[in-house]
Amino acid sequence: MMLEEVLQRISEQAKRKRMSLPDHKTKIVCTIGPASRSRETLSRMLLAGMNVARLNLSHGSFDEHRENIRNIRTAAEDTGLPVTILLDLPGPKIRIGDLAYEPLELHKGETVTLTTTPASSDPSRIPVDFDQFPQLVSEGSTIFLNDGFLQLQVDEVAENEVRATVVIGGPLLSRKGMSLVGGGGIVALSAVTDRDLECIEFGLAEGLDTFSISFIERAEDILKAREYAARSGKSIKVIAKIERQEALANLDEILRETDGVMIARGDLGVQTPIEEVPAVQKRIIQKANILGRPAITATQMLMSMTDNIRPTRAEVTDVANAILDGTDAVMLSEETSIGKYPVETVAMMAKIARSTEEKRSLVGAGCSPLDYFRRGKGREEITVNDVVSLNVIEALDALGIHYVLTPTRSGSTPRNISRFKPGAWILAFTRNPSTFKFLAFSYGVSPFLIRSEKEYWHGAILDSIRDSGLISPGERVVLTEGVSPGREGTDSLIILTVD
Ligand SMILES: Nc1ncnc2c1ncn2[C@@H]1O[C@H](COP(=O)(O)OP(=O)(O)O)[C@@H](O)[C@H]1O
Ligand SMILES: C=C(OP(=O)(O)O)C(=O)O
Ligand SMILES: [K+]
Ligand SMILES: [Mg+2]
Repeated sequence: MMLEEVLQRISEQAKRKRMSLPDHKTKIVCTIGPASRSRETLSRMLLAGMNVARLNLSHGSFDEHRENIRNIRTAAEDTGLPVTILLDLPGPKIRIGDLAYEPLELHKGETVTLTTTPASSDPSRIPVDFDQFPQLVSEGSTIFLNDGFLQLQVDEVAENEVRATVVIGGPLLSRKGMSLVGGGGIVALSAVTDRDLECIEFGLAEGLDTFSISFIERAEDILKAREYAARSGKSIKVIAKIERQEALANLDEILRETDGVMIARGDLGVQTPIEEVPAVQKRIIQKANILGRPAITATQMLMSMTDNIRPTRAEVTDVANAILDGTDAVMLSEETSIGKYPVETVAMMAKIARSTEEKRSLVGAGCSPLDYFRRGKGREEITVNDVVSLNVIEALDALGIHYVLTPTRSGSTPRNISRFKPGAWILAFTRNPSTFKFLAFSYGVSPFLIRSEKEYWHGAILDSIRDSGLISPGERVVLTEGVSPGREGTDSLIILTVD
């Protein structure tokens, strides 16, 4: 069905007040900005599946956001669909100020001046909204802008300005965030700043009660926000944005205190090693699920749709994987706030969600090969080799063993162990060059080409391992058996200690 037909159908159903449930269960949070703040676009986004409208108070004035709130509420009335408004607090992050012209194109190698004095019309001077910024950097410091998409290196620091060379260029927009190497760029204030308290007051006055706290450090930050609201006799709902190292260290206490959690992958990916983001996402979602706190996975989910009508396969897969991880909600940022296709992006998100949810039981948790065998499925077809590989996994787990030694002709024994993705290395010994080459594709398998039939004997394998120095004496290993001359297939395992 075409987008317009879908929107039409939902709109008619909602207007006739017929009870109809959305066709996706994953909640969709959309950041509202210049590209989406009109009543018309907001209505279309609601029809396409938006559940929560997020206003990022780091951008725009209270007047602008007041109007956004009015438009969002009107759109909900117009479509007959529910909406929740989430106010995202700025937090203690240093940002650049308003640029005279935007986007400001920064080119590799050119010099720019970051200034804490009010902006001039000189486009090479970038205003910074924090007076003490020059004290935070020194010659040679690296500055990341816009979640690390742009990179500068500091050449010179003066009282009110910092001169820097562009290392990675690109377009820069007003009020983009700044991060300093080593996790800086967050002012050493409480995560809930005076400005944040003003924002809470603004929200409460607008009849809103749901706030996301940026750069939260510890549970106390949430209490500070709650206590502030309590002074006006109000109770608020808090989403803790996990986007810095300290929050990861204090994750358990934060999760206990918060109403919901956001994996704020944009800042998290500059404040902590970017390669750790996927595992951190899974860990936060799992902990939040255990406590029954809703989790929002945020940032760059369908990023390329900011400019293109179709997402990349990697992005579609990212959304699906977050859902399979157990996220409650997925979030859109640039895609809907400044993107060219806000409605299409929401519709795409909804489509991915529906499809992934339908297939969860086939591809989600509990669907690994190990689960398959342990549930006893396909028992009629189970082979001796399957049983041996399962026993290898049991032995590795139970005894904390780090290496499996597998003599193999076809490669099936190491592959059958590898399918369970054990933590141990699988060292495979084969005479067959083709088997040796093809084992390059298997997870955790390190193949060795041996020269003669007698090297298949486990005594010979142990000798070569001992000589290689790969495994230290005293280390316990699992060795599979059966390839030895005169025997076919792997039918046993032995556990021994390298001497
Ligand atoms: N109310 C707004 N007015 C103007 N631009 C906005 C607004 N909200 C968001 N944006 C733009 O969308 C981008 C992505 O939104 P978001 O991820 O919430 O911001 P950020 O990473 O800057 O905190 C922002 O950096 C900004 O360029
Ligand atoms: C959601 C995030 O926060 P913000 O967009 O406000 O920087 C993030 O950093 O991923
Ligand atoms: K924010
Ligand atoms: Mg952030």
